[in-house]
Amino acid sequence: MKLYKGLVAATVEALQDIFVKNRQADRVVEQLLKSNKKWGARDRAFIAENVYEIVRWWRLVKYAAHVEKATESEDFWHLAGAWQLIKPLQLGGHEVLESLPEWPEFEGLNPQSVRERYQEGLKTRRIAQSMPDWIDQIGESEVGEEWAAELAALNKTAPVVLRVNSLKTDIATVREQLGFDITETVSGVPEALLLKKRMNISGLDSFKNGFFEVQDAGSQLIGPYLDVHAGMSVIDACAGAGGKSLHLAALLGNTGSILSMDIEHHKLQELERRASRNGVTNLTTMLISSEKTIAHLSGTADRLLLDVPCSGLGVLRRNPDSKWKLKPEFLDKIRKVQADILENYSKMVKKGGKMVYATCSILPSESEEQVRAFTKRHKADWQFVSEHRTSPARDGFDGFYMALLERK
Ligand SMILES: C[S@@+](CC[C@H](N)C(=O)[O-])C[C@H]1O[C@@H](n2cnc3c(N)ncnc32)[C@H](O)[C@@H]1O
Repeated sequence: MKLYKGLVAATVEALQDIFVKNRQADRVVEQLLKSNKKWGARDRAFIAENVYEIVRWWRLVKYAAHVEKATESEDFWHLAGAWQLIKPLQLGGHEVLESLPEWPEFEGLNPQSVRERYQEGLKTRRIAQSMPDWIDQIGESEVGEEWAAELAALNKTAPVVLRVNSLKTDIATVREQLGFDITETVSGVPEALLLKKRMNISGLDSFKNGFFEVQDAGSQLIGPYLDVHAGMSVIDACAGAGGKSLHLAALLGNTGSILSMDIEHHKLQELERRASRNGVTNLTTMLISSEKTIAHLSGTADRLLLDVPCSGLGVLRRNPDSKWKLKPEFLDKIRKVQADILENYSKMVKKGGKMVYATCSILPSESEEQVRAFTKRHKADWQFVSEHRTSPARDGFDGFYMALLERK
């Protein structure tokens, strides 16, 4: 395998943006690829894959390269070089590199020592699975026996899953358009199609026409969990850019109403663009600007979705950089926000109505325990109905939690 200096330099630049300038990995890669139109498909794949995999295996790569703290450009070159040496061992399916090109940037990086330290690193779980100590500790204490398997699964590359938009088309038509050989249905998730080959989805006419959205199979179980029926008034109170609002609109067949709310205006703007592409006609958006916004809607919803902000520890496959950016203080803060949202927003549900509380975290303290504490406080007016967890290790989906509650 020949290494091209320009591509390794671009990988180094992206890593510096992510770890020094603290920028989000997906944005960095997207921008880098956009601003270098001359790169071909192979170059793009090299950069995207290498950046994501180095971010995913950051602690292990640092250990192998003997880089304690990456701050200087030289550190990042050494990390990019070390990754090329250990990649075939770590991922398989890549040609083994006996030595690195004789570039001045790789000076002082000894392939033999990198491979030895890599093998050494594999003996300690936190290094081998490339996880900060504090997350590994919390995972072990909260998730217990299953943590080791979940941890390993959270380090796999996530599959691309589509949700076929039933407002516009059906699974068979989309499979015909994309190819039966590269799409696969997903057991238990009726509108999901798994892509067996990576492709530029946003460039496809079928995407531009709103025939499908990208949405993990686990996430696609949350809309149906809310038990919506035609004509209902539904509130999605933490709607973000609307992955689940759009699904709910399709489940309602564009009947009734969906009110999609969030505290971030730009997300709601993106949601509106997506709703229009999806042919959604029963949805309005509302910015939450103060507690009054919620208070005004008291007792108005047949169904309420609370897809609350969380640590994102269930979706590390897709956002590997978040394990390095997440801080214990944030986890404490976000648990408080979750409890407040549950407490205050639940008032929007009518008597006899239902609510789903959902997270993309595999930690019970953000999920099951929040729901237990809420139902304990509200025995008189809320009934716990059921809960469900998706597991990266067990079913290959992202790690979501969903609980259904009914207002008495
Ligand atoms: C897990 S994300 C939602 C993802 C979205 N439902 C989807 O399916 O694409 C959580 C959202 O909650 C929003 N949020 C954070 N604090 C909030 C609050 N106090 N009230 C409402 N939304 C909030 C965030 O801006 C974020 O968009």
